[in-house]
Amino acid sequence: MAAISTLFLFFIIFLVSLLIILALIVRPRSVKIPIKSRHVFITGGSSGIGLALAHRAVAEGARVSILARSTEKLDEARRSIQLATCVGVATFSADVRDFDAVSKAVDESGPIDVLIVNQGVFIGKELEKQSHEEVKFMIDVNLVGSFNVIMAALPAMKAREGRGPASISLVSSQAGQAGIYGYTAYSASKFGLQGLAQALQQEVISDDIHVTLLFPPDTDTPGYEEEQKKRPELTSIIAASSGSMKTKEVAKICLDGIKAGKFTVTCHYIGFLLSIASAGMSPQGSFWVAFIEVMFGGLTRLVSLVVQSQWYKTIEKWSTTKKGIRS
Ligand SMILES: NC(=O)C1=CN([C@@H]2O[C@H](COP(=O)(O)OP(=O)(O)OC[C@H]3O[C@@H](n4cnc5c(N)ncnc54)[C@H](OP(=O)(O)O)[C@@H]3O)[C@@H](O)[C@H]2O)C=CC1
Ligand SMILES: CCCCCCCCCCCCCCCC(=O)[C@@H](N)CO
Repeated sequence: MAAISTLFLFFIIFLVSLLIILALIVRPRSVKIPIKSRHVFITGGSSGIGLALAHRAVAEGARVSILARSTEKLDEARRSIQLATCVGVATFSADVRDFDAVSKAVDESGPIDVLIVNQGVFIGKELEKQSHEEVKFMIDVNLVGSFNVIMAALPAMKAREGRGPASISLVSSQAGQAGIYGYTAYSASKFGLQGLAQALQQEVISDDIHVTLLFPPDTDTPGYEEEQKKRPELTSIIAASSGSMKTKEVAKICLDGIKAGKFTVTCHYIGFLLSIASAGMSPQGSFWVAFIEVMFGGLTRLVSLVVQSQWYKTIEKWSTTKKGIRS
């Protein structure tokens, strides 16, 4: 009995020491990013998650600018925000693939406090059915386009003085944490954002700029509605492991995560598990989450192996049925 209590005591001492050590070492330290009365610039802000983020940011008292290609969709977005909040937003029509056009828009909009790089395109297809143009399109808009936006905004963000902590956030996807059937190019473009964000955070931390990566699951946006009509059934089956969410809900979680200065933002418990399983060299500002990563890293790896085995079973079943149909 005495041995068991001693063992238990040692275990408690171990847990408390681990928590204290983590509280001392986690970097970069979390800071609160204010939104009220600050300039929030959202790319892809005319539809879906970006538009919902714009609605929320305006409702919380921010000065909001949105950028996208279609002027019609931008006008429609401006009208809907005006109607809901009685506040206007500035709109900029530019393609993120065109650095000069993005630069012009960013300069016109004025110094940015919170940059949300959200634009994204997705064409789910097996690679052998995908054209080179489609692959290049996704990499160019999702990854190179994100570089263009950040490179256009960074000089003025760094030069801002006495304006408080700033934020650069990037909308990735759960398909940017795990490679998913049908998403070779899309996953590659989103995995790229992880490297960009980790390296960038080290470069801008001295300027009090905080990088956030957002990882939504399937979300019921106009873009997703279109995608669903065409993507391979296996993609939908595998993506269903994580369910789907409402755009407004996702936008709320994302904006709250940005305001809390988190590096990684997930949208529900499966997303959280996925972030623990794929933590790697990701910065971590919360000692509580770091504690979970250390204590449960192995266990979540086991869960991820079980999930993978389900996915491969489904793929096997599909390919045998298909072969059966062909012969
Ligand atoms: N919906 C989902 O299931 C999920 C989405 N995501 C990610 O969230 C982000 C938003 O997606 P979602 O809201 O669904 O997308 P939507 O298709 O609904 O909206 C995309 C937005 O991006 C803009 N956009 C697209 N291409 C460009 C471009 N070349 N230059 C400038 N703006 C552009 C669009 O406007 P326009 O066409 O006029 O340029 C639009 O405003 C994307 O990065 C996506 O990958 C992540 C996980 C799940
Ligand atoms: C510990 C392990 C837990 C494992 C659970 C893993 C579940 C992963 C599911 C991935 C779903 C991908 C959704 C892509 C959404 C998206 O970006 C498209 N709709 C395009 O917009």
